[in-house]
Amino acid sequence: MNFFQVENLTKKFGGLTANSDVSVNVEKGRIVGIIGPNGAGKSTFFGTVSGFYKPDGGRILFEGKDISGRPPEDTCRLGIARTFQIVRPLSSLSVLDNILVGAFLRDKNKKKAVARAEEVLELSGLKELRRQPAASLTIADKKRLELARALATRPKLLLLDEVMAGLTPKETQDAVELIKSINKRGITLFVVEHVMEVIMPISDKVIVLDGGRKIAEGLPEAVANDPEVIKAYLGERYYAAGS
Ligand SMILES: Nc1ncnc2c1ncn2[C@@H]1O[C@H](COP(=O)(O)OP(=O)(O)OP(=O)(O)O)[C@@H](O)[C@H]1O
Repeated sequence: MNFFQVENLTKKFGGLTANSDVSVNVEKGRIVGIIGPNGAGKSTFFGTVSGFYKPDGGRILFEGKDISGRPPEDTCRLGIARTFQIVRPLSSLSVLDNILVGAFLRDKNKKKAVARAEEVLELSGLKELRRQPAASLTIADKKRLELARALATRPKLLLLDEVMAGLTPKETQDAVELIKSINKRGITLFVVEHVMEVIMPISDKVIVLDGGRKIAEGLPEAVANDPEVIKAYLGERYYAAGS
């Protein structure tokens, strides 16, 4: 049984086809990067596979179940969580309470939800900030909180939408370490990112979208040197670590 499989996914917004016939297969425990120029359809892909948008064609299979068109609360319960490119913490709530919101989605039992929130506070490095209102956090910590909230739902598959955009090099490095430690706990990750030097070294596989279509898929180094990918990035060339 495939862990996560997307077959010929198509999503349209009126006359615009944001995802066209996209097929992807993800093995359990991997980190898969999704890259592509602005407007390539990366966020739409996340939105559709997590149930925020209904697909216009194709199928989404998670652990053997067809979850196409299921709403986000269903996909979340099944074990798929996502972050948003634009972070939306509940500003007046504390860091801990924001994480608890995620934990309660998974577990209505207060004791269990609090225990999960504590675990996530520790893992995400937000322990010291637990009582701070979310509104007072830096961008980097807001992104960390967004990730923590998704983690609190105990996902099997976590979709990260540009969690490193706008961070300093040090903050980016911290975020990379956090992603790696989440993956080490057995969580499969799908990571959309513009910062290619960051995504290439941590991904087991990279998928490239352009104009809504998948134009390449493979090992980071092969993808970075693929002529069609280079063309999509208007001649910019990115190299995987070690090349
Ligand atoms: N809710 C929506 N309604 C209408 N059009 C949309 C909607 N969301 C995205 N689009 C359009 O679909 C296309 C793909 O957008 P999407 O945000 O998925 O791309 P992206 O690869 O995530 O881009 P970026 O890197 O800039 O975030 C774009 O042309 C965008 O304008």
